[in-house]
This record gives sequence, C-alpha cells and structure tokens, in this order.
Amino acid sequence: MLLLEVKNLDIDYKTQEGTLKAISDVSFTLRQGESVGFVGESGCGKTTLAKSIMKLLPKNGSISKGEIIFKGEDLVKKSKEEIRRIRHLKIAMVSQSAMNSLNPVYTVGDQIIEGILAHTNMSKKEAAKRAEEVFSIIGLEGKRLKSYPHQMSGGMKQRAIIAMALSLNPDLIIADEPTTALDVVVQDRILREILSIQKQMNSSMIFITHDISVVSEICDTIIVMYGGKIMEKASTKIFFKKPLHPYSLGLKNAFPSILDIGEELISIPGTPPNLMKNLSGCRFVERCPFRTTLCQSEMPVLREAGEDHLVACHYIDKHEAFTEAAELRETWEAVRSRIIQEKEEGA
Ligand SMILES: Nc1ncnc2c1ncn2[C@@H]1O[C@H](COP(=O)(O)OP(=O)(O)OP(=O)(O)O)[C@@H](O)[C@H]1O
Repeated sequence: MLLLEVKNLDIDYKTQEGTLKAISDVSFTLRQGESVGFVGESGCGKTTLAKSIMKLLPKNGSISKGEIIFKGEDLVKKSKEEIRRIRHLKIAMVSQSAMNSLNPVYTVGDQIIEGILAHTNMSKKEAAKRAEEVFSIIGLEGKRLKSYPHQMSGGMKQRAIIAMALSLNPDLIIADEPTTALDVVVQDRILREILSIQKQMNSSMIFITHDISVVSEICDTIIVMYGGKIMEKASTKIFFKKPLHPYSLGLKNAFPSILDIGEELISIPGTPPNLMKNLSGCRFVERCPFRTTLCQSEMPVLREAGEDHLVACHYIDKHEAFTEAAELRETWEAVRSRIIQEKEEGA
C-alpha cells in the first residue's frame, strides 16, 4: 500500500535578492514499511523536502506547486490544526536540532508522557508504561525517565528524542541527519536501533543524510538529489551495484566503502548551483565530466533506466564508459581545471 505520494512538488523561498527555487518538480512514492534515503550535498534541498511534509517550512518558504498525499489525503490542502494532529500521531520527525527541543526544567519521562497524553486516549499509567517500553526498545534504562536533559549525554538525549518520536507508533518516521553530531560508535548503534524499530513497527522511513554509505546500510531505496531535483532513484541494492548518474558516480567516489580501505577518496570539484538563477540545463552541468552542449541547454527528465531505476541524464546509454572514467582521478582533475578556467574567463 502507498503511504506517501509526493507529486511534482515545487518549493520556493522568498529572499531579499529574489526567489530561490529550493525544490523543483520532485515526485516519489513510499510504501508502508519502506525506507528511503535522500542523499546529496549540503543545500540540495533534503531538509526543505522533509520540512514540507511536516508543514514546518520557515515563514519565507512555500509550496508553490504539487501535492503531498499521505494516506490518501493531500497535506498541502490541510489546515494547520489538522496537520498538527497528523504530525504527532502519524508522522514523527527526528532531527539533530530536536535535541535542543527538550525542555530543561522537566524530566525526560514527563515530557514523553505528556506527549502521549496530548495525542491519545491513554491514561497516565498507560502512558508511563508506554514511555518505559519505548525507552527499553531504544536501549535506555527505565530509571533514565527520571533524568533531566542536562543529566544525559548527547547520545542519550538523541535516544530520548527518538523514543519520544516513536512513542505514538508513527506510520512515517522522518530522520534528518539524526546522528551527525555524535561520535561514530554511538552513531552506528543508534542507526541500527532506528532501523530495528522501524522494522518492528513496520513504519515507513525517510532518512536524510549527506553520507551515501549510511543509506547503503539502512534504506531499501535511495534518492539522489542535486540542486533541488531528483537525479537518480533506485533500490539500494541496484544503486550500489550500478549507479548511473555522473553525480552519483562522483558521490560514490567521495565516500569510503568498507571494501576500499586505504583508497584515497576523490571529491567532486566545484560547488552546487545557485538556485536563485533560472537554470535551464542539467543542474549538474558545471561539474559534470561528461557534459555536452545538450546538457547545457536542456534539463534531462527523470526516466526509466532499468527495473526499479530512474535517472535524469541524457546519456544513460553511455553509463559503462562514464563509470570507468569516473573512477579515475584525472577525470575529476580535468573538471577542476575547467572550472578554474571558466572562472578566469568570466572574471
Ligand atoms: N529559510 C530559508 N531562506 C532562504 N533560503 C533557504 C532557507 N532555507 C534553506 N534555503 C536554501 O534552500 C536550498 C536548500 O536548502 P536545504 O537546507 O533544504 O538543503 P539540505 O540539502 O538539507 O542542506 P543541509 O544538508 O546543509 O541541511 C539551499 O540553497 C538553501 O540555501
């Protein structure tokens, strides 16, 4: 069953310099129990997308086009009050900044119980039992419910936030870089816990990260975003065997895999595009080693490139040659030189 269907979504931010198109024509679906990982560099629109589903965009941000259909209802058309109820009962968000949302003057347990009481018909006793249950699922001792936020470590607080989000059995969990500020060992443990809970509860999950290797471990599907658009979407298994978009090939080079210990990483030269500009060609054109004049003038549409695999590139048929070339440092060094030269010519 489809839980979420995002259709042709456009999101703009009004700024003093003009309109910034943060999300352009994004469509995807999410089935019950499925987990999808959104990856891409900073500024590609991951957080904007997550916030739009929760209707938590900042004041200057708005959905200018599209639909967000959750359990058959379009969230874009819902009132704030309706969204507030859905948000807490059915969609839970876990983010790094949520750690600061714990109230320092109440115990963590009281805050979780209060959340449960506000959104269910449970008695106080039942809510307390549920709080203990979720604490144990997330690997925290029940006695920790009596702790104040300042008595907990960063890892514990993050677990408490996850417990709070999960205490209402959400249908959809949105995890936005939930562990980036934590050390690697704690990060790994918490990621595994989130995954096991998601599977136990058969919740769907949107997992947002800039780290492609995390997605390989915990998501069924991967969506690669760049410049506010989807560049590639595939099942994680297929993607890691055969990424097709030149941006995906570059991203894969830039993150270590367990099999490549000791290999030097290759980063993608250049920076993401300025989204204030009217961009007509492919968003990745400035940094793509394989671009042609067609890429400069025409944005490729997202099209099928195999079973469960969509790619927005004019040259899917050349992927074998691209894959080989993308593994070479020279290929990306040539892009670096080209970018420098273009800057000098433009200056
Ligand atoms: N409140 C805002 N006002 C104006 N522009 C914004 C605002 N919030 C985000 N943006 C812009 O929207 C684009 C998408 O940003 P967003 O934070 O969604 O990307 P991201 O991929 O989540 O990045 P990060 O990983 O750094 O959070 C960026 O160009 C960013 O500068």
